[in-house]
Amino acid sequence: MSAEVSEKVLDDKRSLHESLMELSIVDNGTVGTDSKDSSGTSKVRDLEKKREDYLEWPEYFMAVAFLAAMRSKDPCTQVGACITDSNNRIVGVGYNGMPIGCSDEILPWGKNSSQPLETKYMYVCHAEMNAIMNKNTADLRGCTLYVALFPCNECAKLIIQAGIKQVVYMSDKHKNKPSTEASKMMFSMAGVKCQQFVPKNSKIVIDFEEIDWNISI
Ligand SMILES: Nc1ccn([C@H]2C[C@H](O)[C@@H](COP(=O)(O)O)O2)c(=O)n1
Ligand SMILES: [Zn+2]
Repeated sequence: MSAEVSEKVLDDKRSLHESLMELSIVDNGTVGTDSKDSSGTSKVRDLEKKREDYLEWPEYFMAVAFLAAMRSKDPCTQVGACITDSNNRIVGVGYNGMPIGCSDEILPWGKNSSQPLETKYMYVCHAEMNAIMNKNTADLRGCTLYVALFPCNECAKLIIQAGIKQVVYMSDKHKNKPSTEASKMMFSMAGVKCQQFVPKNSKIVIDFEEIDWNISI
């Protein structure tokens, strides 16, 4: 199987968040004295002391981006983005989807038609664009954008024009595409710092069934 074909199969079979970062939810022991770590080993938590295994800011923001991606209706690639300010406040979140008022039941989600108008590429708004458009603050100057996939050249222009100064991305899987090269060139000229995210947790899990809400404080 050629690299191109195997990549397509991978694209089709696994969603981006499944292949890059598993986001589910688990009882990590916050409410009990006995809990299990990721290897299943039982550990006892000291309820008199501050937790040490809380999510650090970058982990939290990237997890928010991946959670947002779960809203995407793109059957192949779900991407989320989260923008934060210098006070670690979330000021914008977005995921890839069709423009407001343009039915995602009618517009195409395929990517292989010989007719460009019958592919999603003509219509879909990228996660970064939506995060910028959804901003809940006056401007995004000096902000950081967390995103699953390295931004394309069109989003790079928006990121630069919005005044975002840092991009933290998970995957650079399209690094050989001209669009990625153009993004990198523009980011470098505009002084936007790009940093690949190295996860500290291989899993961030939320398991609603496992959470014991009957804690007495
Ligand atoms: N940085 C990115 C890269 C891609 N997207 C979106 C655009 C499409 O909906 C999908 C890519 O589709 P594929 O060619 O993998 O079938 O991901 C984005 O929002 N941000
Ligand atoms: Zn883009």
